[in-house]
Formats: sequence, C-alpha cells, structure tokens
Amino acid sequence: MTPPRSPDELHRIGYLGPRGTFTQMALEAWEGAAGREHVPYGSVDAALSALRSGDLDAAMVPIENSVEGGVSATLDALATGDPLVVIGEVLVPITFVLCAREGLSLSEIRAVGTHSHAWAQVRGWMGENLPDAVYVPTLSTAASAVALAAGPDTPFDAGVCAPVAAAQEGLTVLAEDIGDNHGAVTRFVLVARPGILPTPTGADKTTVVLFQRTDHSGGLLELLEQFAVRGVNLTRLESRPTGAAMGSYCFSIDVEGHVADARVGESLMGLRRVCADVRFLGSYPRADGIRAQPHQGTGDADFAAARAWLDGLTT
Ligand SMILES: O=C(O)C(=O)Cc1ccccc1
Repeated sequence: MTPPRSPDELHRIGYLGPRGTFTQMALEAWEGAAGREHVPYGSVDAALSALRSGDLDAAMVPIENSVEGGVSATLDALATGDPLVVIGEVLVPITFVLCAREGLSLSEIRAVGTHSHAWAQVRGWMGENLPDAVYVPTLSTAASAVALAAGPDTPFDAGVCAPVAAAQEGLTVLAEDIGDNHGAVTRFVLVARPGILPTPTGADKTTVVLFQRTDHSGGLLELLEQFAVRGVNLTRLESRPTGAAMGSYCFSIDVEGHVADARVGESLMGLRRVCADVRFLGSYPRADGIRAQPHQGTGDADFAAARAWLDGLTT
C-alpha cells in the first residue's frame, strides 16, 4: 500500500467521535476538510490504530488544552508504536453545556457523564451547582449525549458536551457555558502515516519526542540547550512516563519552526547525537499563523554562511 504523499491524497479521515465532539468541529474547521470522508471512532486509540493499519489516511485527535494541558492518550499513542506524523493543527474554542433527558431538573441530577478533559474544565461549576454529583467518565463529550438520548439505562442522568451535541440528540440544556475558564481553547492535530511533509510557511511548528540515554543531573538541560544555542523557541514541553520502569520518562516537545529551517534541523541533529532516540512527529503550519522571528545569527543564511566558512578552511 503506497502511503499518501500529499494532503490531496487523503480520502478517509477519522476523528474522535461520535458526531458532535469538539474533535469533529476541529476536522470540519481544517482547511482541507471538504470533499473527504469523515469517519467517527470511539476513542483516540481506535482512530490511530485504524490509521496505522491503513484503514484511514489521516486522523484528527485532541492533543492539548489551554486549561488542562496535554491529552495523555494522544501523546502516549504518538510517542510509541509505528511512526505517525502531525501534518496540521486546528484550535477550537470550547463551550460546554449541561444536558439531560426531557423532564429532569438540576436538583434531580445524581451523576454526570463526560470526557475526563471536559470534567476537569467544569469542576468548579460542578462544585458550586451539583456538589454531590458523581462523575462517570465517557470516551468523548458527545458519547455522553448519545448515551442519554438512547434510553434511560445510563449510569449518569446528565452529560457535559458541546451545545451542538445536545441539540443533535434532542436533549434539554439545563445550564449553558459552564466551563470554569471562558477562554478555553483545545488544540487538535491531523495525523498521518510518514510520507507527507507540509512545505515550510514561515509560521510552522515541529513536534518531537526525546528519549534520554541515561538519567543524570543536567540531562534535561543538555537536551534543551540544543534548541537554546540555535535560537529555537519551545511552545510545549511535557514529560511522560515511558512505561519501561518507575522514573523512566521521555519528553514531548513542540518548537517554533520547520525541520527545513536550518536552526531546527541542526537542533535535531544535535539531539540525535546525545539522545537514545529522537522521534520526529512532523513539521506543520501553525494554526495561529504566528511567524517565527529568528534572532541574529540563527537564520538560514547565517547557518549557510557559517558552513561555507568552515568548508573554506578545509579545502
Ligand atoms: O470529547 C470531545 O468532544 C472531544 O473532542 C475531546 C475533548 C474533550 C474536552 C475538551 C476538548 C476536547
């Protein structure tokens, strides 16, 4: 099976479903969404497995939230297993409603179902308005709405989801805009099998996962200085357990710039020398369009001039 080589060749795109999730909104907001098949999956792992096995050409998954931080299910699935690469990102503003089947009032709610990231973002509202409600995890926000609409046998009597999911399922909205942080934004990434490298735009990001050779003092500093000395700015840094042993961590990092930018490429070469493994997870245009401002001595021309100078010393 030949992997797609350009975004035009992506026909079947999966997403964390069902219909009405924030991830579906992200996929619809992606500039290349039109004219492709959008396929819902029950979990991030299911969508990424389908992508790895070739059932999908790409998948949209949540990766980071402005309030709750990284989405571990996605970070861990990308850090291990057959390689995948990020080819695009989308930012979605998040608004939650509390919904239930018709006829139920707020005071009758005993248990609330939703995605763990949604629960973390409405915890304050719940503490004030439903302090005794039990939390029941669901695989997505829309999954709670679909379950409520399907019948009375749910382990929860209300759900937290996007307004569109409550409307689609014909549920009653008991409270609107219940997020504790009204400016919350979630970042979603479009992931594909290796083979597609979006062209540099000047406003790009690169994602990598770094595995250290040994645990030693200054180990993280040693990794970060590969970026620092070349003027590469980090936009996200998270440590995640590798699962190999207690205390064994890898670092999941986003930086400004494209692997084709000399300062980023040279940083990755430096990391390749000092790390046990560097997993390249793609270079792609930034959703916010913010252009990198390389400082003096770190532009492509500076690296090329330094290389020409060195070549001149040895020829
Ligand atoms: O469950 C959803 O709707 C998702 O797309 C995942 C999610 C959950 C909470 C906030 C943002 C994204």
